[in-house]
Amino acid sequence: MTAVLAATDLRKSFGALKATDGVSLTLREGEIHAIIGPNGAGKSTLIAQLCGSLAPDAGTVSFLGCNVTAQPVAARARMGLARTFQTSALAMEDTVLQNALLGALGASGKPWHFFAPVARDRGLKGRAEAALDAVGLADLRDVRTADLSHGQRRQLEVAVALTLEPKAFVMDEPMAGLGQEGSAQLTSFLADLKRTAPILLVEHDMDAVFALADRISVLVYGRIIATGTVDEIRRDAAVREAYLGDEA
Ligand SMILES: Nc1ncnc2c1ncn2[C@@H]1O[C@H](COP(=O)(O)OP(=O)(O)OP(=O)(O)O)[C@@H](O)[C@H]1O
Repeated sequence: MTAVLAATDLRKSFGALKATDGVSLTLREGEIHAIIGPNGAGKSTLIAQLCGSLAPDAGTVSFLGCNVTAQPVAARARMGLARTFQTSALAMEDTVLQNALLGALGASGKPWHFFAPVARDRGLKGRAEAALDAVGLADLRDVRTADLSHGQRRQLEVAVALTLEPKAFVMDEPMAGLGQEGSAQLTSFLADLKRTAPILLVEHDMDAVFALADRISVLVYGRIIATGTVDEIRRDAAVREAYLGDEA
């Protein structure tokens, strides 16, 4: 199966510390591939290299069959690599629809000062409304973003990403800060979303990971020590020792 997103032998050091130490992984069409590992294992450093905000010392990143190692974040985003949840980029005082429109505007490549006409641009508006519909926020389109729940804001972030017509999602701890109910809702939402585009998921919430992941890679000290299905990872002796312990 061809990989939508792939890292090959990525390496990144901070001084003597090898934060990424020869990482190779793939994200395939239709899957959720979770990256788990203890604090400081190098998950954020890896994501930053995949998305283009950090240059690797060695190795390559390819997306949709193109070598994008030298491409900046914006170029990868335009190709359809959607990174969500790292820091909220939502405009809190604007409505849900306005945020989705800003996303659609960014995707269109039109200059920002055309925003007023854009609000009347039926093509862009249609795109924004379709994205809100897809995440279940259509009824809340006129609500101020600050008044949404935590989980609804995460869904709105996905809607903004959807206006870019993403070919892959990279998500950094989407469950963080959500209560039990919010996590459960987002879990079922992500289980559907992977049909739109595959998801590389960095997540500490093991219930969510075990419920969602088609494959899991375990990162420890900058190296992937195992990749496999949920059952394979739960049974893996090295993983239990290095990370999961009693959680498996
Ligand atoms: N800019 C930097 N300069 C120096 N060291 C860094 C830098 N960024 C990360 N590190 C170090 O690299 C290692 C990997 O950090 P990283 O944040 O990628 O881990 P992580 O798995 O995402 O951790 P967490 O689960 O706590 O978010 C850590 O030891 C961290 O201190």
